[in-house]
Amino acid sequence: MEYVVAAVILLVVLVAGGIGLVVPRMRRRQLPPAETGGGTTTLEREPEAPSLQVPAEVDEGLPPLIEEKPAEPEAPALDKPEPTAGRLVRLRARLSRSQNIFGRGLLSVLSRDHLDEDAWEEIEDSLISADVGVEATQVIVARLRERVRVLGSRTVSEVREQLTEELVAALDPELDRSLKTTPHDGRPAVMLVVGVNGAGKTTTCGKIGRVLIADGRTVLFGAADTFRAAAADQIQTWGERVGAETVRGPEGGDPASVAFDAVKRGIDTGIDTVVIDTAGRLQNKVGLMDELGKVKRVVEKHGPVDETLLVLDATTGQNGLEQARVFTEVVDVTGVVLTKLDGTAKGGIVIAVQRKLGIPVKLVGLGEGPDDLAPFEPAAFVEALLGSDA
Ligand SMILES: Nc1nc2c(ncn2[C@@H]2O[C@H](COP(=O)(O)OP(=O)(O)OP(=O)(O)O)[C@@H](O)[C@H]2O)c(=O)[nH]1
Repeated sequence: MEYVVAAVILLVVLVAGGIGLVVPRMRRRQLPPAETGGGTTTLEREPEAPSLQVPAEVDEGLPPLIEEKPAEPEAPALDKPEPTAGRLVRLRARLSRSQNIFGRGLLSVLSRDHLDEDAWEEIEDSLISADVGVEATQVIVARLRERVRVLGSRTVSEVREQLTEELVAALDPELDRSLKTTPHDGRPAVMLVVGVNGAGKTTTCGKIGRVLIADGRTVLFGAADTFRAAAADQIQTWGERVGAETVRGPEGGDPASVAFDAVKRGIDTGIDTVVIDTAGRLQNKVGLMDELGKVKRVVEKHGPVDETLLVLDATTGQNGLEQARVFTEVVDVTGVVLTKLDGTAKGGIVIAVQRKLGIPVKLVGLGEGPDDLAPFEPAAFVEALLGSDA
């Protein structure tokens, strides 16, 4: 009996002890997790892994936990310059608008029944006022008079046709007007662009770059106009639009060194043509003209310059010719770009320029737009000069 009592007591004790051990554990499990901060320094604490699983209902409106990689900025679309072939014909309206008075004046004289001395004088005056130049006008009119006399030309269209032929002949259509832009073995072709202030050099460099790129060449600009920071920005903007790099130097820096670096870069990167813009300068500033000579000499350490283009503003008329002459002495100009022909009724200046300088007009500027530059074609030009109804 005693054994039974002892066994019951033992059992009760064991059961009570078991309950005492189990209940606190269960309670502890229901408690919120203990603060982990106490006792652990911030440095020692394991960083909490960010919860990537956000319940659907809270997800809305919250920024994503993992930020999406920003898309690579898209390269700006490059301009597609107009093809160069036939540009003069397309831009003809620009030219004939400003030449109308000239064409109409000639038409009214040519339509007279009889071309007397007064009529010939009027024809001469028309040509001179269109800036053809006195000397060239006299030659053209003398030849035309002779043809009219010998051939007995009667109708306006006959005389007009003969005048057209004489004007074209005065423009020396056989001259080589191609731009020398073909690269040499391992070296780009180099083009130097010179002229007085505001003639349109920087704009012309940009337009030429576009022409070359349209024709499938690679181009690099040298911003050797270090006087005017805006000029370097200007040419760089032209380049960015068509995908041409620009090499520039510090403002007021040595233009010869910028030009040298530009050609060097062109060689290193295998460019076809390097176009170098220079600062505008007046032909009577000896120091500046010497500087231009130096630019050319320094560039030629890499090899000869292929093309030296003189940019002339057609609206300056005969006055521009003296400026032009000095440039030809300093840098051996190989071609003329006559700009702003859209803004003058004196397109005859092309004839005067070629006669006076003995250098072919290779390009004409017919507006401020990026593609308003055309290869010069004597016949198309004379047609535009005389107007369709002359
Ligand atoms: N209408 C017309 N404007 C032109 C033509 N070519 C250039 N221009 C304008 O002439 C102005 C002068 O052009 P720029 O290219 O800055 O002249 P620049 O010779 O480089 O000037 P500098 O560096 O100061 O000597 C600009 O407003 C051009 O848009 C053209 O063929 N027709």
